[in-house]
Amino acid sequence: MVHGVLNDHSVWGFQSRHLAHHGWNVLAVDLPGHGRSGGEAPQSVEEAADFIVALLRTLGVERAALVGHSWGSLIALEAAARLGDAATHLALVGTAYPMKVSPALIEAALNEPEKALRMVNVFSRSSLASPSGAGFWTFGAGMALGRRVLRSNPQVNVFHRGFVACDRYAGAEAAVAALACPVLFALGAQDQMTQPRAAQGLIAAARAAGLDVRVETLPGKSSRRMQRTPARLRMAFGAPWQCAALLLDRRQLRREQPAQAGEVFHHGGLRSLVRPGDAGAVDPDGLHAGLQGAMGVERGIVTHVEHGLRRHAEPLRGFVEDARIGLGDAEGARRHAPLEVFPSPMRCSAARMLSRRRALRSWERWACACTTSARTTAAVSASASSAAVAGARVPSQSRSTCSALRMAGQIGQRVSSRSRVIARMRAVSSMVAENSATIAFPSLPPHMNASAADRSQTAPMPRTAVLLCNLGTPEAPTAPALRRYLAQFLSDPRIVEIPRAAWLPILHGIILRIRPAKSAAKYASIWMPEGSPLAVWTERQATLLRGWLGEAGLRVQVRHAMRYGQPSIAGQLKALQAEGVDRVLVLPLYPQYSGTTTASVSDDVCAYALRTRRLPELRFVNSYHDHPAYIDALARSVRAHWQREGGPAEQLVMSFHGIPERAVRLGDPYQQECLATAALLAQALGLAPDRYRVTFQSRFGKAKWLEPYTEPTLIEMARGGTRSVDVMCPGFTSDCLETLEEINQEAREAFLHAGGREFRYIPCLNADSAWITALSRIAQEHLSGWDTGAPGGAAAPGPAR
Ligand SMILES: C=CC1=C(C)c2cc3[nH]c(cc4nc(cc5[nH]c(cc1n2)c(C)c5CCC(=O)O)C(CCC(=O)O)=C4C)c(C)c3C=C
Ligand SMILES: [Fe+2]
Repeated sequence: MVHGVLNDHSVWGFQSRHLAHHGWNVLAVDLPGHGRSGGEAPQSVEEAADFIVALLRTLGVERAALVGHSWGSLIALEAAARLGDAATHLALVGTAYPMKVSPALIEAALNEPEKALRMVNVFSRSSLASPSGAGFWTFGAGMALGRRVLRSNPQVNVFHRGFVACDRYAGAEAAVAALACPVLFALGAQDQMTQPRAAQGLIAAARAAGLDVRVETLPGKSSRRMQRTPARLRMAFGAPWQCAALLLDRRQLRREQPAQAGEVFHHGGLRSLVRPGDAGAVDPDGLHAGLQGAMGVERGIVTHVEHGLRRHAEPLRGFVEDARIGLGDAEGARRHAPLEVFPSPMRCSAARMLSRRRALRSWERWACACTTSARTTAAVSASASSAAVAGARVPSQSRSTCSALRMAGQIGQRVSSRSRVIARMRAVSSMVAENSATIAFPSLPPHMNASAADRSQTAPMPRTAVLLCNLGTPEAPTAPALRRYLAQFLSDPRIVEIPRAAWLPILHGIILRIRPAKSAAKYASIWMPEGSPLAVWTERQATLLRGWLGEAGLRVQVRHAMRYGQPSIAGQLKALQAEGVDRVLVLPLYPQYSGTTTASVSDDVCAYALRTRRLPELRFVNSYHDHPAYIDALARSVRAHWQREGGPAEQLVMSFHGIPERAVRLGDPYQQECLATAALLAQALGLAPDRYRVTFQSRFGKAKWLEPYTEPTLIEMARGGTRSVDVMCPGFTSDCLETLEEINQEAREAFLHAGGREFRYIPCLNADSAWITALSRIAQEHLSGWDTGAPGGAAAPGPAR
């Protein structure tokens, strides 16, 4: 993430945290000569791009998505062009080309920086943005940040130098022509500094170059409307607040390779500790030593340690928890526990702790009463306030700020009028902003809650875990791997309900001799570079869910396990217990209950229980086939597909995995749940009954399975005159052999061969944001009452269903 003129890494505070919570390794740099990076400030966009490229190479980052704001957008563009295939995505926030800066502004930047700073902050963020979040004074924070960055380099006026670099840059056309990745333009409709129309040339050039271009212009016409959407408002005024969310919407985003380097290096004055090895080896004092700033890189997770806070906001040391910005997920946070900085509040007396808690509570209450976005802001303020209460070493110049904050904390309890609170808060935050631009950052990482701030130096391990369970998949697309996998799979009495004595000879004597080679060839046709799609997506879902729950304030471990193959359910349960987890929510990735799948997962958990002396508490999710969030995720994926394709096909086919009809006769609710899912989805999409079909696929063996069968139905539809179909598999939460090969290859061919014209496959939910949101809601509902560190000692209550 590359900042703009007179900014530093801190402008990416929200985004880097957000992205980290969603499985990304984040590197938000201070350009050389800016903020906490020493070295010579770049004289041109090209020079800065060289720095970015060199930095990534030194860190051993093989592939990166680049995000830049304003001047940083041009730098990111140049760097992406140089990186070629190594740049996976490019997001240009508040961009323009040419990025001409008015001579008056350039002149002011050189001779009257304070005046120029004011101009820039009015043009871009504007005092209009002030009510966007209670306690968040954009203008003041912007001014303070600018002053701080300007002061950070006594040799060079980085303000003037940055503007001149923007103004002179003439290489965007060539850079665009060299790009090989999708480009997102995130523009603010009301941004006066980099107006949306100034980006149109670049957008056209990117489109002409055949790139996958997406343009997001965030609205902001009336300030009243924008007050209701504060995050958008900030974006609309030029600050890069929203781009993380936009980035995440992109389907093709994938987790980056972890950094592998293992050395201490200096580059452009940026000192980085790179230790891929053991977390315990990272010496916090080493990180904190000496230079203006340091950056810890470990096991691929990049974090910046907020030295600026130590320098600028000594009394507000609660903020130092922002050191965890890049750590993201709970697992990362634990691994990086030695990097955490828990300053004075940890060591203060019991009396101080008490008043600190009281202050936190009052701020929380106040926050809830104000705006939806106030919670994080209040956490900041609460932290500042608590630091004021708890901190013994408050330098005199900041004492007024702290007491003002404390005062405001008390006001928060009494004030009934929201506007009065905001007015007070603005006064307070302006004071704080003068001392520390970091007021805009929540002090607590989202997966921490207020009370967690009182914990001891090292964060406690989560005691509660969610175990996402999926079917399993072979380790390789080879016959031996398939044989091992199928032997375990098809020996499960839940899958094949034939007496063992009759079945096992057939399985070992016939099926395992013939099927592995055939199946291996099919797997080979869908295998991803990272492995089997089912394994790739399931692991990713677990990572994302961990981040999502963390962002919701839950301290919960999340792992994934496979019913057949690796990582096994027993192995994961054992590992969780070894980590101190004593409560496990088992969440199968099958929305519709079936004895063949869901119950088989429970069997495996119970088999582990049978041979385990000290059991964790266990809960099982049986089914969520009608959960509104799951239906919503499906509906969104269909709508997005329709949007991509220019509208719906003649028919939507919803194909579920089949099971033997006999199982249903014996009481398996699977068929009924599949039909209920389909009906709810059709309703959500506004589809009349004659516009969709429900079918069942993947028949195994000769017995009668649930009908209608998918492929014969498609053939019949094509022969009956249906020209176009959208086909989806709502019961599969990850793409896998059964969807990618059986549906998107075999069924497609059958349909087209029978006379159909258009077969449009809709991918499974995989890592869709709405799906992870659904998983997070389902998990939270079932975690209710367990200690997850959430306020009140329970997971957030579930929404009405
Ligand atoms: C989505 C739910 C599933 C149900 C219900 C289900 C029942 C079921 N499956 C078989 C036999 C096979 N299934 C195979 C693959 C497979 N099955 C599911 C899901 C359900 N199965 C998935 C997600 C996958 C794909 C796994 C992957 O690695 O991508 C296979 C193996 C593939 C092959 O060799 O063809 C078999 C065999 C039965 C008998 C059954 C219910 C009785
Ligand atoms: Fe199956």
